[in-house]
Amino acid sequence: MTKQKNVAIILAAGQGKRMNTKMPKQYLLLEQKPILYYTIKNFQENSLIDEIILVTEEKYIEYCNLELKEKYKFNKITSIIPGGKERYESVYNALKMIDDAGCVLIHDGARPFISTEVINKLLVAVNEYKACVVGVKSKDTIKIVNDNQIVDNTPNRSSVYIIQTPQVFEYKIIRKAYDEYMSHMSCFVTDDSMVLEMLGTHPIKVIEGEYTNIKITTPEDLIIAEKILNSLK
Ligand SMILES: Nc1ccn([C@@H]2O[C@H](COP(=O)(O)OP(=O)(O)OP(=O)(O)O)[C@@H](O)[C@H]2O)c(=O)n1
Ligand SMILES: C[C@](O)(CO)[C@H](O)COP(=O)(O)O
Repeated sequence: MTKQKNVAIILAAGQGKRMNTKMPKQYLLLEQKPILYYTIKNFQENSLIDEIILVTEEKYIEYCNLELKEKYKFNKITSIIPGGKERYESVYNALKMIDDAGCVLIHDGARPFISTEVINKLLVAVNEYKACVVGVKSKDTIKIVNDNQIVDNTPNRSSVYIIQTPQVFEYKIIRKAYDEYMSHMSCFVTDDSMVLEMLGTHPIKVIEGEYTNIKITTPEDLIIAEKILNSLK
């Protein structure tokens, strides 16, 4: 039986509004290279990843083709496609590009420091659990507040994880979940495992990740990113 493909979907179609820069944050330079370069490199250089689908805004497709795929010979990028208004739409656009795959890894382009070790850990785990997300234990106390910012409750910190990406699924499972979700969109989802949670058909395993796998979102994250990049040398 032929090995089924592991396909990485890298999401880079956001506008980066919270970064408050003209250029969407994923294209900002870290040591003279776009943030997205570091993200893609981690998947390009991983022998367990067969294909990369890059999702970006229509107006950046040519840039991504020339300044990323061609310039850095990221030959695992098989498609560079337009995203949607919301993250989940971008994910769905990519899922629809896939005719057959073993598993799919859905990753934020704004998380450039995902490590080979964590990617590989997820790929092992998804064989058993079919649906895995990477996360780290919360170092802070989390409080759920009401509309008036009054504390409603404080979850037991020992059961609170800060969830990141990649989120890794058996392709057929997440595709079915998204087909279902996109047909009625009962609530807004901020990550992919929520789509599967709504279907309630598969438990989702949390795999211990790394605190360095930050999502570059606001200006101070750029300062942290410089430090992390330096520490990886
Ligand atoms: N419609 C969207 C929205 C987000 N993303 C991507 O999903 C990742 C996580 O999203 P987020 O950090 O929220 O990025 P933005 O939506 O760009 O940020 P903001 O909310 O500040 O505009 C990013 O790599 C972003 O490019 C996407 O592909 N399509
Ligand atoms: C998917 C995610 O990175 C998990 O923490 C996060 O929910 C993305 O949120 P964003 O608002 O789209 O950045």
